[in-house]
Amino acid sequence: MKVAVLGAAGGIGQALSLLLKTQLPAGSELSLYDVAPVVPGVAVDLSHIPTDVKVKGFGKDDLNTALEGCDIVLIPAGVPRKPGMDRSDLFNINAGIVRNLVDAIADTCPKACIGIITNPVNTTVAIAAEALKAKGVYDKTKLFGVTTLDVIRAETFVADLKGLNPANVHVPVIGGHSGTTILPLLSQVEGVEFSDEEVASLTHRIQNAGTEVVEAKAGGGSATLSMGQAAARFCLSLVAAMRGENVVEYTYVEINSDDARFFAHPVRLGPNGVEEILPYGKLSAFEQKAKDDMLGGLRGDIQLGEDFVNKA
Ligand SMILES: NC(=O)c1ccc[n+]([C@@H]2O[C@H](COP(=O)([O-])OP(=O)(O)OC[C@H]3O[C@@H](n4cnc5c(N)ncnc54)[C@H](O)[C@@H]3O)[C@@H](O)[C@H]2O)c1
Ligand SMILES: O=C(O)C[C@H](O)C(=O)O
Repeated sequence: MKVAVLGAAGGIGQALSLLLKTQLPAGSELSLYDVAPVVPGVAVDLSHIPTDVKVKGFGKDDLNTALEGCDIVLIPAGVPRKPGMDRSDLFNINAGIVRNLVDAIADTCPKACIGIITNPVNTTVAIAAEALKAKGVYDKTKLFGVTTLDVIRAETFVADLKGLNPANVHVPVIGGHSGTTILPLLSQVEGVEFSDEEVASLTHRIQNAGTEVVEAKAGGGSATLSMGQAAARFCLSLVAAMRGENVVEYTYVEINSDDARFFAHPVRLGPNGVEEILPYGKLSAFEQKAKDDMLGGLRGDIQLGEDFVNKA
């Protein structure tokens, strides 16, 4: 199994690479790419950890070499938010970064599964899809927006509120990855009852958890450590599925429904990526209204990404 992390010298990239170095199956290879000159050093540093995972670092001009033979490519390359910014404010810089990296994936490892972390995810996944399509290699079963951070946050916040072990709490989170497009389905959390006030305040906290971190870091970036954990969980689930295990994760994928072209659903992963997109089940009246209210915004975010590639 060969996994590439593009943007590996950044806050997420380094945390994620550490977790993959220590948790990928024996015999795996980890390919670390970044435009920052420190990236070979990050790879050397990780290579001293005694696991059977080979790590190599690749600088600015070696993207294609970094991508050769990759099964999975994770993309956290790009700029993070500062206080006062929305994720959509990152579009101007990050759209081009994602487009260029995905073009290289299309040329070098077109069959790889791609996990997009770079914000705004609602839009960058659409950019990736259209860029792959323009190269004639788009396969919707291999492109994922990584929304696992919303799930692990929701599980943590519910466990905190109800005094439970977070390891035993499972919270579905559907939709997109910004503001109200993040839709936790608290009505489906097994064995836990919430008052209407708890549903409203928990939903708001889960939707604004990224901003909570951005403000706490006071200009020093956004979530990196929890995102490293979330992306590692997603990648390891994909690896397990590729090796024949039955794994379901919530992730932002292209769907066939009226909601929006891309929508986070429970997805059964398999040897080739998406095995089956599962239904997200019955929504409460609160969740149905929240979904109806946010769909226009999510569709607009997706359109922006499609236009970035097709009207350039
Ligand atoms: N999906 C999510 O849930 C989620 C969560 C947190 C952050 N993010 C997003 O992830 C992105 C990265 O966040 P971060 O905190 O790691 O930022 P960071 O600034 O710490 O790291 C970004 C890295 O990307 C590198 N980079 C920039 N352009 C590149 C290119 N063309 N090719 C390769 N590498 C390039 C930089 O050199 C840097 O090392 C941001 O867009 C952020 O908003 C997403
Ligand atoms: O909030 C951000 O800008 C980063 C990320 O999307 C998050 O949810 O933490």
